[in-house]
Amino acid sequence: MSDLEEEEDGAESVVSGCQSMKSDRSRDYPHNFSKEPGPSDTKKRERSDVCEEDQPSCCALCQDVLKDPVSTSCGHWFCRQCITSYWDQSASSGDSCCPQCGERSRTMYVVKYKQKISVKGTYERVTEGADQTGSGSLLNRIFTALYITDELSEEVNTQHEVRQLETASKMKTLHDSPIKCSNIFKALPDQQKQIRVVMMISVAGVGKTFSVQKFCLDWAEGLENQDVDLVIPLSFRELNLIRDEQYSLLELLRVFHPTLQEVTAEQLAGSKVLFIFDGLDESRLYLDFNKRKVVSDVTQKSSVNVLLTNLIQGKLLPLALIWITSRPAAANQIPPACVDRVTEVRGFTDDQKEEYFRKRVSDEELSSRIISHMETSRSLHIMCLIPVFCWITATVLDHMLTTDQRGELPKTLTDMYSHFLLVQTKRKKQKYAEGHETSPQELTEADREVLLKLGRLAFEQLQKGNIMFYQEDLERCGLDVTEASMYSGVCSEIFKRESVIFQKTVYCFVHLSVQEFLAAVYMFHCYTNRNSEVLKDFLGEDFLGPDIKHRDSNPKTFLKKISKYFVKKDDILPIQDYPSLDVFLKRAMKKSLRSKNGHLDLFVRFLHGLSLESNQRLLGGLLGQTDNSPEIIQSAINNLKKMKKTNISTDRSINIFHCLTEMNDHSVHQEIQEFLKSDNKSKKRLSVIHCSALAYMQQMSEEVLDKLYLKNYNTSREGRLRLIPVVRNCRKALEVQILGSCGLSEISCASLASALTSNPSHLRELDMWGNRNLNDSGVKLLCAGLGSPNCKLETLRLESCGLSDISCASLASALKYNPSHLRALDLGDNEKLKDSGVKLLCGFLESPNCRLETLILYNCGLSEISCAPLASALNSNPSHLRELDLRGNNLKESDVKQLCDLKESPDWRLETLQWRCPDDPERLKQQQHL
Ligand SMILES: Nc1ncnc2c1ncn2[C@@H]1O[C@H](COP(=O)(O)OP(=O)(O)OP(=O)(O)O)[C@@H](O)[C@H]1O
Repeated sequence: MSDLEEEEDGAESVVSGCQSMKSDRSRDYPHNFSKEPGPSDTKKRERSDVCEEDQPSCCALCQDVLKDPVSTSCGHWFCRQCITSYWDQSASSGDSCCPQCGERSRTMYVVKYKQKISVKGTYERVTEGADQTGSGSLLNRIFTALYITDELSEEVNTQHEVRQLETASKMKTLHDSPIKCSNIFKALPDQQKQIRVVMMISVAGVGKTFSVQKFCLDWAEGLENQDVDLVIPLSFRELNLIRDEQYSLLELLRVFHPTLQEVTAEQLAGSKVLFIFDGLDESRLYLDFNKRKVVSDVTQKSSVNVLLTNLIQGKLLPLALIWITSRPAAANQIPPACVDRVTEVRGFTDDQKEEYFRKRVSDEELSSRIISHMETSRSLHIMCLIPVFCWITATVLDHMLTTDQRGELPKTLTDMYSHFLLVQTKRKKQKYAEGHETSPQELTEADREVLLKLGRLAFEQLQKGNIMFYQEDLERCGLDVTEASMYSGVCSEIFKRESVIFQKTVYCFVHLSVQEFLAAVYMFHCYTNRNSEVLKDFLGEDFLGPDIKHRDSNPKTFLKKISKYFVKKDDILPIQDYPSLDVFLKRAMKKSLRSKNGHLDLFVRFLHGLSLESNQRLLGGLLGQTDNSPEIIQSAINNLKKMKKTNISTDRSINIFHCLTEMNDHSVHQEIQEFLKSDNKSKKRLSVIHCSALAYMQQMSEEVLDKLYLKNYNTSREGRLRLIPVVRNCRKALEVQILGSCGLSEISCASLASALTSNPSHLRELDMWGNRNLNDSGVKLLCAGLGSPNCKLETLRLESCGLSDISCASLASALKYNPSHLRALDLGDNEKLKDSGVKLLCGFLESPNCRLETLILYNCGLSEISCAPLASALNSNPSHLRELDLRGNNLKESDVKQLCDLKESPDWRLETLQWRCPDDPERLKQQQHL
């Protein structure tokens, strides 16, 4: 354990005597040095005494002169090297006895030492995917550095994660502040406050758990963060299993980390401990931060969720560091006020992708072929941002390129996942020596059966939004545990530990995308096998489709017709009424677009990919037979191109374009490439799918836009809405973005808000004039962006947007948090705003950081009541308002005069006050100081 020799601070203070007392950190985190626990200052004195008086000159082990002396809690002295190797050798017995007197040592040094051995043992090797039976790989050999940023790139949202990848893949063009994982608790040079709670966020499979493991291993090997005395990793998966039992924190630690059996309450309180809670998204605990119950003693029993909230809030072990990892959707369970730093794991940059494959595949030529194939396919290259997808790609391509398989290498996601399934099946056959070496195309009947059961499990749980399942769930789908574990490459047993509380085994797919793929396979199979019960369940009333629902105007015959869907015993529809493949795909697409969080987006992408002959051939019989003639496929492609659906998130509509890619249709992509090269862009009429493709391609483009005038695009209203995601790629600062009169709805506002929150946000001017459907709810969504510290918006035009005082409340509270950038606010022609709205708005105007110079409130239904709050805002310290437009309101000259007469402070800066109707030639201009 050479690592222990390099220890400073904590261990050193235990082992090397007086000099450790000088360490800065030991001032912050007093140690407990001696045999009996007690207040740290007494102990320090005790140890100093030993230091000076009792330290012998020889090591009790080597009998030589003491080198780098270490004392055990019983007071015997050894060379650090000697005692370390002694304990290393006896580590298997689990005891750290003093070699001289046999007494069990209870110093923090021993606790730390044992914890390091245990952590190293746990994390040195990793089993990827679900190679549970193998010994796994050395983490240090395969670990590739990840790109981690010090802040979130987008607001933490609850939308589907795969969609966020595409924009994230442009990471190298952004000006983020990358951070090394080992530094996440270190404050930046200009930061004063101590970083105590860190939240690390990323989408599935990007490497949160791997990062935790590497952090722990580096600590255990003495390479990083040696100022931390104890690193205590705990996963929410494990914590879930505790359910309702009451534990004290000390007991809880002992349950999960038997090596901490001997740690005392005082030692814990006096040490620098880092708790790592991995996978908040998997938590089934209810973390209620409003609950008043305070637990400040590590021996006090309580429920796990109460212990956790107290730890996070710093009421329990206030010196402890806390690291929580989570997928984005679950991160908001922790109030932002409790978190000192939010980091985001973005995955691999292009260079890191390459490094990954080079590390993974030792044959240089092979790794080069894999890399160049990945680079030729746009969708694969993007997906390789996610490490787990690199793993899938490496597994598939390595296999295909080394087993002399003919045929094209997979280019689309559906292709890649189909091959992945075959490779895993083949591996299983080899492992369990089933029959002869078969070609991967040959799925046996038994394989098909198990894969379909897994598909059913995947689909049913996907619909419920579950990513983890128990044995009962498997059994409900007809799977027994042995079957599932034989497919361990696909469905892994992810948790099995022998302990009283760990009786329950938890299963999940190696990655959410694998679950989505298997779910699509199952659904496709149900479609081809006319399993109308499942289809009906999935598509609901869409199953019948508008063509069947409305075909008959006579209610009697219509009822008779639909009755057969519900009463047929074998649940097989008559051929003439069963939807053709193109119709089925269209209905599935619509269903996915209706889902609020996009949990079916990738599923429906796979469903489209599976309809191709090439993939059906590959999966040999798993999908079943259906009419996928070129005409039907063309019709499905046309449906995608024509698909219109207002009221869906503008980001989500890009998924329609991805489905085209999965169907190998590149026509839209090519057309947009030509459009981008053409000179007269406003002449070309763009269809909705063109707009989705354009939005996607602009988002991905290295070239950043200066402005986006939605009205300049020759397209429909829906087309314009689909272009909104481009806002995020307007990265050159200071230029104007105009979004006017495009029928923006609430949903588009969420997209705009995310552009305002992105870091860095370059949106400076936002003009939403004339979007009458925007309403207060739209402004409320927009305000999520306005309040963000990243938002640098200077001009906001919300004229004629149907707003009331509710919007003023949202604006005032958002802008209060981030008031310093906005210079002009146009709320004109919102008649429902009224005096109550102005009163609310003045709360923001009076905020000391408010820099607003122009405020437009014409035609807002105001009366003289508004004059008083406005006057108070104009007198506030310091007011920056130079221009106020109050035309078209119910104001008399005397009211305005009164407003100006209220001028009482030198902070009054108003230069222009307009209050008469626009057509009134006689305008009153009141110069300040007049
Ligand atoms: N830094 C890395 N180097 C090499 N491979 C990695 C790295 N990070 C992740 N991987 C690969 O990706 C897989 C998934 O990573 P990990 O389990 O850490 O993701 P995660 O973000 O915790 O996902 P989830 O949210 O699903 O728990 C790993 O099993 C490994 O194959």
